[in-house]
Amino acid sequence: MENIVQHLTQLEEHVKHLESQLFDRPEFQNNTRLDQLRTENDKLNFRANILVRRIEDLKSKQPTKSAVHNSGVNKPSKSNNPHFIMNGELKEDDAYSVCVQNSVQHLLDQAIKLAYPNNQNLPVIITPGKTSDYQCNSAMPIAQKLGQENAESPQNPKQIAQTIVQHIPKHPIIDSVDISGPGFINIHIAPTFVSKQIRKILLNGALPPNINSKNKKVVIDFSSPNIAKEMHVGHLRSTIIGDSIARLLEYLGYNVLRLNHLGDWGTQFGMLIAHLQDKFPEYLHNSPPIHDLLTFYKTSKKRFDDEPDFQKRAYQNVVKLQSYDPDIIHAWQLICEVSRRDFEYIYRELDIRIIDRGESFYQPMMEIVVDELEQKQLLKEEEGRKVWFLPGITVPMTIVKSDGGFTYDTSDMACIKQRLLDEKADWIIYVIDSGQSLHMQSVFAGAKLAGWINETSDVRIDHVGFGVVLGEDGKKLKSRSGEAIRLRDLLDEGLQRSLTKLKEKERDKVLSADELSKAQKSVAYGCIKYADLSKSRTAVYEFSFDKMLDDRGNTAVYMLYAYTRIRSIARNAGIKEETLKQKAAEIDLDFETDQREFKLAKCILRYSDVFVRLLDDLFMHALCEYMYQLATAFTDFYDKCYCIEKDKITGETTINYRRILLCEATANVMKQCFEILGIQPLQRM
Ligand SMILES: NC(=[NH2+])NCCC[C@H](N)C(=O)O
Repeated sequence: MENIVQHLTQLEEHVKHLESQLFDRPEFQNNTRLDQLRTENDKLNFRANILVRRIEDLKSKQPTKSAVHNSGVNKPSKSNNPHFIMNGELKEDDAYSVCVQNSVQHLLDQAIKLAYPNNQNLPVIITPGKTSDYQCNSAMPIAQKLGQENAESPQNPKQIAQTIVQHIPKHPIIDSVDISGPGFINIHIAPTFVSKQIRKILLNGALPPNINSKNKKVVIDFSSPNIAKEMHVGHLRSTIIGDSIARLLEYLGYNVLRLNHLGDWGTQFGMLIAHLQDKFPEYLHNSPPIHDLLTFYKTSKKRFDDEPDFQKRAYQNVVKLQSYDPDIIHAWQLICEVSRRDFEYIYRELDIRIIDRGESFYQPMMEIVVDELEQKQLLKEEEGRKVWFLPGITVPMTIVKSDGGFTYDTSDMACIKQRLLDEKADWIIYVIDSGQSLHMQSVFAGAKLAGWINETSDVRIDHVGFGVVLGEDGKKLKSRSGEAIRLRDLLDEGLQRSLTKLKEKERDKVLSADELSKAQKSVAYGCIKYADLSKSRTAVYEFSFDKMLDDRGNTAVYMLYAYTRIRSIARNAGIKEETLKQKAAEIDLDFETDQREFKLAKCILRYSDVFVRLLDDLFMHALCEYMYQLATAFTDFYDKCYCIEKDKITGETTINYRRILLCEATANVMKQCFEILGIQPLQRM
């Protein structure tokens, strides 16, 4: 059996080798059909992975403590996820917000446990209600379960619902409960509780919910472009998604280490330096400017493939680099500098904080890891290479190449070990395109097999995958001349289009030059980020400036205008900020009398639940969806409820402070959402 597997693997390797030779042929270059098929293949592979993991998931109903998963593929269930332990006692705490749905869930959980003390693990199902705020749908499955256990006494769901209701602990969050249909429990939230929470938002801003994030360290690997190569739109997605996740986790109180796993090591530098030695003799003192560097890279790659002598020299350079030869290291540093400066421009513009820690950082650790894996007898010799077969994964990792060099697999193994054992991370997140999911699965499986993650550790590891970026024509995003789009050009185009849009709306006539320039950046970069974050990240992403700059629908422009409009309500009525604060502390915020106000107030309070739910699968589009719902709920309220009324006869105006404050609370929550999305909202635009 083992022989057959080995033989098949060798054949697969051979096929891969032939394929790679085949795809290098000219007829396969720039072949859009091939690109499409590749994308399709990536998608199918991704789906297949989801299905395989789902099957595994169902098979192993027993939850293990360490949760290694592809985010969105194998969602951690809240019960066994250490990151979901809420402030269970529902104590009022002035430093935190309350998650309303989670609190209801907690109360119903208690009720069910009290009602059926002999039956643990009965389901607690809470959803937003149809005729109420929340609905508990547990009575039906409980009836079924109890009926199965005791066939002689069939159970009536309605009666079960009644029993549960009798056991719900008294709590200020719940106003009333009723039962409808076959046994739905309808839960109505108390207006006094809502008022209290809204007051808190007005006085302290949108506080985070209390989750057990204290002293928990998260390492997030995102952006991670390659030195001497262009940073492309895939890296832009990783940058935007990763930054937003990091912002969310920082807000929730985690200790977040943001790392840029730059591709700054390996064969490409051997080639590049060999080529510079021929064509750019001052390479020891100077690096070519970034644009030339990219051309040099392309030419050197070609020479590497075509000229055996050059190839040999390139390999020698790699060996020198990996053994820290001073000249080669110096040339390498110069090259890295130039690339880094180019990346920094993008980070500065997009307001991204990140620490560079590229593959080169792990070189000394790679050697130790290889020794360790050999000692543990995990590696196999194959045609001079040292490979590592992992359970359930057909393609092995190459840990040492036949020339003794290390690979992307080796550096990621050293890297995960460092993050687990040295950084002592509680949670590691990799924001990398879904095309690398097999690689990530191998790395995670490897870390387990090597014993760096054990069954008792509760470290969480996520591969946050995302789909490829396509242009509006459904093909790979390219510039007009057919080249890959440079990120700098993309940002510039965004700036220019956003200015045109603002001028179309004659904003240049009302805003000062400084305000206009701020609005231009906020709209341009806000749109690029929001368009990316508002779609499910695993889907293929179609990049369209026209769509993202639309001011209707779920776009950044719509959201930014909505925010500015809300903030201007109090300002236009001449109400000072101090007055707002004073009123927020003093006046009666009773929303009971007006259902339209009450509805908006409850929508505002949902933000904490949304933030916590994001932790589950790190799909940030749920936040954009919530923002859109909030903006819509606000418009509904504002259309019907006057905040400032003018007496038709006397002409006197009366300010309805309760409503004005509701506007402010909406804006406070929107501001926090913008903050997490990395978008700069404006007071005026
Ligand atoms: N630990 C990692 N492998 N991080 C992601 C690195 C991404 C890689 N530099 C690329 O451009 O594809």
